[in-house]
Amino acid sequence: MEFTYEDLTADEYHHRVAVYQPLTAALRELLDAVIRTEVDDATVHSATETISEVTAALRAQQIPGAYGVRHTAEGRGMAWGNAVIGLRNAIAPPLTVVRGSVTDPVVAHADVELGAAYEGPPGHVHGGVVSLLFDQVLGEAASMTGLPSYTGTLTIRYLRPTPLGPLRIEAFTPERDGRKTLARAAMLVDGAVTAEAEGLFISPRGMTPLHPFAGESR
Ligand SMILES: CCCCCCCCCCCCCC(=O)SCCNC(=O)CCNC(=O)[C@H](O)C(C)(C)COP(=O)(O)OP(=O)(O)OC[C@H]1O[C@@H](n2cnc3c(N)ncnc32)[C@H](O)[C@@H]1OP(=O)(O)O
Repeated sequence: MEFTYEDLTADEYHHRVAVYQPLTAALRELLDAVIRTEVDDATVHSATETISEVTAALRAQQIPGAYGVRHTAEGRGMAWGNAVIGLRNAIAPPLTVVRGSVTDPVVAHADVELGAAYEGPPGHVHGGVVSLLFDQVLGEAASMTGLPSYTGTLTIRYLRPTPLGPLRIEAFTPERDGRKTLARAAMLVDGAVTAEAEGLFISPRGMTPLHPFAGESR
């Protein structure tokens, strides 16, 4: 499992963000529209053909496999295919994790608005999506020293259904012991906790520290 170094200038990095962020945002809109549309069959058939044409145009030049986790010389993370924060991944909720400091009471948090694509129970967030969001925010909180840490265990307590719409996740890391970090988080809607998570995150043996994390993910 390797992180890839990408030798990009800051200008080139920002250029790529400016090119791909709107593409992903447009695709998220499309996902939402497909779930909620009530147009006639002919319009759906025509849209299907148009989408196939767009897909073929984008496939004209592609990398062989997944995007990987890249980072620039300045330590900018480019986990752009990531299932939760991927800048080029439309199935990722548009989540940006804001990292503080390991000594802060809340070491990382994220605000996100989930729409129709994340539904489980009617009008509410799918339990797997709740777990997905927790995993990323806890993992980033645990990795804030610069040593990437992976999920060893993750326990979620679903206290009440989480409605679709805006929500916040707050994570903290009460215990750090060598390669192991205990991380906890809460999911909040209008200030009320709907779910809690606790996980043990472990940095694999021999893992090299990356640029110490600060600021926002992506
Ligand atoms: C700028 C670029 C950005 C980069 C972003 C990066 C951010 C990342 C954010 C990611 C966010 C997304 C998050 C994701 O999606 S991470 C993806 C989901 N998780 C995985 O795929 C992890 C798969 N498992 C492994 O890789 C290994 O098993 C790990 C690394 C976990 C340990 O393998 P390793 O060979 O290193 O372990 P060890 O044998 O030396 O044991 C060491 C200690 O740990 C204890 N132990 C071991 N396993 C477990 C367990 N499962 N539960 C509890 N405890 C466990 C063990 O008893 C021992 O304790 P002690 O005896 O010392 O007390």
